[in-house]
Amino acid sequence: MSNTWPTGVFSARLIQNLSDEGAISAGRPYDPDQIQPASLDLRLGETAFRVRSSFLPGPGKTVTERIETLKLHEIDLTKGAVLERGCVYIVPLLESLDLPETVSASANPKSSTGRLDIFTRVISDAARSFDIVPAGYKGALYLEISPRTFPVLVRTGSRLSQMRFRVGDARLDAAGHKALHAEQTLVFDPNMDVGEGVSLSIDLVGEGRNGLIGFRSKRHTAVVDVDKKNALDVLDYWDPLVNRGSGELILDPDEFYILVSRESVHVPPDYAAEMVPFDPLVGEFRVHYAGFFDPGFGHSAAGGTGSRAVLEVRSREVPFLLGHGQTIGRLIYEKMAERPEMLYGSALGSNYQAQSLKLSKHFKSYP
Ligand SMILES: O=c1ccn([C@H]2C[C@H](O)[C@@H](COP(=O)(O)OP(=O)(O)OP(=O)(O)O)O2)c(=O)[nH]1
Repeated sequence: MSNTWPTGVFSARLIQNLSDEGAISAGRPYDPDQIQPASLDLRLGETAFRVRSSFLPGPGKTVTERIETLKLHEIDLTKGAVLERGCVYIVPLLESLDLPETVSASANPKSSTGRLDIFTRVISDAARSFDIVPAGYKGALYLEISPRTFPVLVRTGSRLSQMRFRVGDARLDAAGHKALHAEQTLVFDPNMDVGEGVSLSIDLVGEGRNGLIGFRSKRHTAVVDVDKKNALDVLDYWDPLVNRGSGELILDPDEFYILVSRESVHVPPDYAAEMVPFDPLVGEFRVHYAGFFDPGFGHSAAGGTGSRAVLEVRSREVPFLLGHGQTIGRLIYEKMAERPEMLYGSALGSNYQAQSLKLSKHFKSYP
């Protein structure tokens, strides 16, 4: 390939270049808003395989070989099909890769997918880990999907996950985060810690929202069509949670919660960010399914002033007490290979710029 690819996270323009050079193939044209400021949405192919269990192919094995031994049945997605809660499905994606030797990729659920509690991970052939595609990878991509809370209606072309491309490792270290914060203000709270990333804490007071602090999913709901925006009544799927004075919330391990950060955050245009657990040793809860934060999220010039991070929260194993202001995650910033022409918010179809507590785009506004 002719190009020398620059170090850092690829912008929409570089992703388009990769595609033009044949490093990404799709078999059909991209949707108009499929290439985002720093990621590419991945689309479901024509078949879903219901499998007995999740798996990693491991060295020398293809995903197709594993599907053959684990599949229970095949589902045609061309006219749409419902994926049931608690089941595991593998879907070959429309996009496949022939990456240059220096370019690697990583995947994450889209925020809209995480907010529906749909567990998704990208698998590549011979993969030893989920969601990581090594530099120079050539082959197909598959998505493991397991809806945890709501049954979901999906079809060929539905976009549940997204991929970033990069050369090298351009993540900031503690000194880099401090310097960037001093220059561009990454988190709008003087008391928050900026070091190995930007710490985020939880808002359990609900100031300015009449005490609304979050939502807990209902059980045994109707189906969610992942391709329909502003379609569903919030109260058919969620119980609103209101602060009654304590500023505390006990997470039930069987329930799924949407909560919001106390701080507003900012991703400057030359950076992308990823949310990681605050401390892997605090194992009682997880706060991120979706972890990508786009360049320009929370950026004033892109209409993002005051954007909070929405948190998808589940307790593991035991009930767990969360308190207002408890640190729950960290944003790690990574340098872009170049500044994207379009930022989150000004880009086509951005749904969550300047968000406060916000359910996925499938729900009508509340209250
Ligand atoms: O756990 C997360 C992950 C992301 N975000 C924010 C930051 C990110 O920039 C924005 C959009 O995320 P993403 O691009 O993953 O969502 P989407 O479903 O593709 O939304 P859109 O259609 O607006 O691109 O949501 C959160 O608040 N919480």
